[in-house]
Amino acid sequence: MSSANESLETFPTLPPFPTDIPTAPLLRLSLSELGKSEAQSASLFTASKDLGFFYLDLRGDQLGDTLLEESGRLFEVSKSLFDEGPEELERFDYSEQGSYYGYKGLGKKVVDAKGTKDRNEFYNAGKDDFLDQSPAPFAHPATLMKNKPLLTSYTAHAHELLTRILGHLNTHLAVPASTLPRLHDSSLTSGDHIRFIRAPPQPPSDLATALGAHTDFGSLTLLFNRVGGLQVLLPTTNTWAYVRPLPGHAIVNLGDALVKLSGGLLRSNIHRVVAPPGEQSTSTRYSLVYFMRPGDDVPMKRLEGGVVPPLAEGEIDEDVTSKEWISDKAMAGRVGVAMEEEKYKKRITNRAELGLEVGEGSA
Ligand SMILES: O=C(O)CCC(=O)C(=O)O
Ligand SMILES: [Fe+2]
Repeated sequence: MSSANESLETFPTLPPFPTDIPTAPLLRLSLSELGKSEAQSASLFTASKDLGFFYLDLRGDQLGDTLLEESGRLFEVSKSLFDEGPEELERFDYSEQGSYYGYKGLGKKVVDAKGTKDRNEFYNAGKDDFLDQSPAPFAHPATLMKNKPLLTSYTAHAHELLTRILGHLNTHLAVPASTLPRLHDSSLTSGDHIRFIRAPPQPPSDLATALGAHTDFGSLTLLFNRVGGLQVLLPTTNTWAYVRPLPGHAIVNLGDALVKLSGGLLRSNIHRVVAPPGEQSTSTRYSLVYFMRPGDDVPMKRLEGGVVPPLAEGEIDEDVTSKEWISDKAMAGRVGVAMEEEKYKKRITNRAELGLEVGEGSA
């Protein structure tokens, strides 16, 4: 690779991501090409079945460029948000009300079945609060209220981008037109949210997993990384590999809801966050996530038609809505919530539920 290309692939203000560590072979797709090329669309489907993770180059597409610009501003908002400090932010911890929205302080989740505490803090800002359509909105910290127009706009744009991806998946699953986009219509109340994450540098003598091994529970996740630390468990070798952050790109991954709706055809891969590698280990790691989930009342039943494998004779789908299904998984793993082995497994993946092979998840 030429040095000119290399400079396009690093973040100028950050220490470089090492070149000598194993990285995950995510396909690189391009948003502008996706609209024009059937081959790109077919690659999206392949990546969604094989690894459940891909890069999406957002440059050169109007929506993509807007998301890059807005995500850049949200990294600054994230700094100000966490600079408000844990004492202030804890006022917005809604876990005692059984909600995953709001603030989760450092060490308030466990990363394994032994109960080891996490090494990050995060804030979940619900889509419906920021699109002004929540029946009962939560209070949010001053930084988020000050930047509400940006959060509103980003929520709408992230949702629009992920809806485009759902459109491609819908086509390749060959289910009736717009099935997936309709189940995720932005006007439906849902568990969608922006997540701001901050992980402080870890002492070299005491490195631990920042965010434990898990699969995402919803449908699609849009992720902006700058500092490394995200790892995926490669299904081919069952080994962990870093996802190298790339400027101009988002990382997209599929969650358990799409596995469930597609009868196991699509893949939600296990991933985790560890301390940033190499020279990045002294950096504070910020990461920006958008989780898309089906509307709250959507029944979590396998789609019918196209290439979705039909239920076996006599097999019936449980009667559960998206809201019930997701909140069950999302609250498992909070410190103070009993961490039964069964619940832990459920948090890791729903592959077992579907009778599929389950990868190692508790490392
Ligand atoms: O911070 C990251 O890179 C990944 C975060 C993540 O996997 C999550 O919040 O579910
Ligand atoms: Fe995740």
